[in-house]
Order: sequence, then C-alpha cells, then structure tokens
Amino acid sequence: MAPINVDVVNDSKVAPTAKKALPEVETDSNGQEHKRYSYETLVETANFLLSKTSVRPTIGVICGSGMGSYWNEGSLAETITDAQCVPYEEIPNFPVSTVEGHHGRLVFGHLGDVPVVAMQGRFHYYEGYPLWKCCLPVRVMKLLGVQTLIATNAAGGLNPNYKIGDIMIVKDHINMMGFAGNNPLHGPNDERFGPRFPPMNKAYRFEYRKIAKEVAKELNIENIVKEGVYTCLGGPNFETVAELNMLKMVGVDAVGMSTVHEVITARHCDMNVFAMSLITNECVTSYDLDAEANHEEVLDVGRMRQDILRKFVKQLADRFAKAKANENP
Ligand SMILES: O=P(O)(O)O[C@H]1O[C@H](CO)[C@@H](O)[C@H]1O
Ligand SMILES: Nc1nc2[nH]cnc2c(=O)[nH]1
Repeated sequence: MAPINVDVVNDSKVAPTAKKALPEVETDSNGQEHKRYSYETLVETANFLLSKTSVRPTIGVICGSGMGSYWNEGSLAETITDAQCVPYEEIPNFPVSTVEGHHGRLVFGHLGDVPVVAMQGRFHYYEGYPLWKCCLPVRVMKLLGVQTLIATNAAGGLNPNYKIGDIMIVKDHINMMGFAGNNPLHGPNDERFGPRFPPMNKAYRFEYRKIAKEVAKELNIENIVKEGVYTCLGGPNFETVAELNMLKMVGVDAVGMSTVHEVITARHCDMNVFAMSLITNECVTSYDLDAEANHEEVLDVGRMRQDILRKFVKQLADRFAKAKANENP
C-alpha cells in the first residue's frame, strides 16, 4: 500500500468546512490542553506506520488488561507471527500507555493467514486522556486499511450466572459516560471519518457474534462463553455496591473502563466490530461480602485464560476474514 494521499482518501463525502472547523487545541475540564488530531495529522501517523512495516492489516485487535502483556508469554499479542513491533513512544501523535498490563506498542503481523495489527496496550479515560484521544488508534487503524475491529477487555461480572474466567461476547453496550455528554465523537465532525449522527443499534455485528458462538463450540469452550451487555465507567476506582446494583437493574452484565468509546469510533468510520469481555472478577453486589476488586486479580485471570483467548481470537480472525471475503468477492 502506497503512502496515503489525503487528496485521494478525501472522497466526495468530504465536507469542505470540516478541516477548518476543527480547533487545534482542546482544553479538558482540568485545564490541561490536548492538541486535536485532524484527519491530516492521523494520515501522517498512518503513513509513518506504513513506512515501518510491510504488513497491511485488515483486522485490528485491542488487547485488554492482562491479555497482551509483553511479560505474558503466550498471550494474545505473542500469538502474532512475523511480528513487527512499534512502541507507542516512536509513533508520531500517539499517546503512551501508563497502566500495568498494557505494554504500549503496536504489533503488526499475522494471525494464521490474516494480516493484523494489535494494540498491546490501550488508552483509558482515567489515564487523563480525553475520549477522542483514547480512540485515536482506531482511526489510525482505519487509515491503515483495517476493516474489522476485535476489541477485548477485562471486566467485572455482574450477571450472577457469570464466573471468573468466562468470556462474554458483547452483544450491546450502555454508554454511561455518553449519558453525561462525554463521547469520543464530541466536537466538530469530520465527514471523512463518518457521519455526524451515526446509528449504534447494530454496533456489534450479529454475523460475527454468531460466528464466535460457532467457534466456541468447535473449540469446546461453549460452557464458558456467554453473551451480554457491557458498560464502561470512567474509573479508575472500582464500583460501589449501590452503583453495581443500579447497573444490574438497567441490564448490564459486565462492567469495565474501556471499549465503548472505541466501538463508537470504529462504527463511526464504518468498521465491523466484534468485542468480548474476559470476566476477571465477580462484582460485589452485597454489603455482606468481604471481597474487593483489584487490578492484580484482573491481570492474573488474563494470564490464566491466555491459551484459550489466543486460540479463540486466532480462529475468530480467520473466520471474520473469510466472512468479509465472501461479502466482497
Ligand atoms: O478494559 P481493559 O483495558 O481490559 O482493563 C480493565 O481492567 C482495568 C482494571 O483492572 C481497567 O483498565 C479496566 O478497563
Ligand atoms: N469498572 C470495572 N472495570 C473492571 N475491569 C475489570 N474488572 C472490573 C470491574 O469490576 N469494574
């Protein structure tokens, strides 16, 4: 793939005012300034990456907490063959990872025959990044040619039928942060990425969820694979008992601090989305229980499930790529 030419990528959907409308710098509620990423800036980032690797990924994977750690031999990101790694620090305009269990690099390579790029470390709102900055890599993936996003995360299980180590296919989300007006698409819209008002009722592709259930059967793991509704809270604290009971009442099955904004950004730019949560802890919904959530347990469960996750994601990438090929013969 040749370097991206903005004039070529700009197709007829480009709103002529979009470029001018984007403010260069945005100030967050703490008074900290964040340079806005224009379409052109992200094209620069994508071109830098294309110059660093010969891989032209069609699937992007976001590794959740404990699922892509460099010390975690055999982890999701370690499964990628012919890996070419680019540390976030070296990527122009990229934020850096600050959370344990998120190594902080892009891994280009192959899952089976499928060219992929994996984020070994994602960005969270609680690290101090505005949501649009947390989701910058998703737009960069799109510019790299990625058509399908597989987002994984660690989450607390609220559904009483979920056990630690279960994998929840995300069928829908509740954008709690969005209810308060915090949305990655907040601000001027650049139509080169997508429409001002994107629909979200089919965010998690039905066909891919169906494929995932078939793959779970083939791998003999259907007993630990569930399907449910995810929500993201801002973090970094884990939830109170009252908060968890409220979330349960509104239909949340698993709670985390990521993914929702990434999915919104991916759907905005018309990527196909599949997401899954590894249930790393049971949410404490009673004052009588002594247990407390902690990040170490989250990482431990990621380690415990690495073999299964690795096989599952590899198969999913293969089957999603085949499904996509059948769509566009
Ligand atoms: O969503 P990921 O990045 O998998 O991580 C989840 O686990 C961490 C808490 O242990 C939080 O960052 C939460 O979002
Ligand atoms: N918000 C939230 N995020 C998590 N990530 C892993 N477990 C949890 C949890 O219980 N709550």
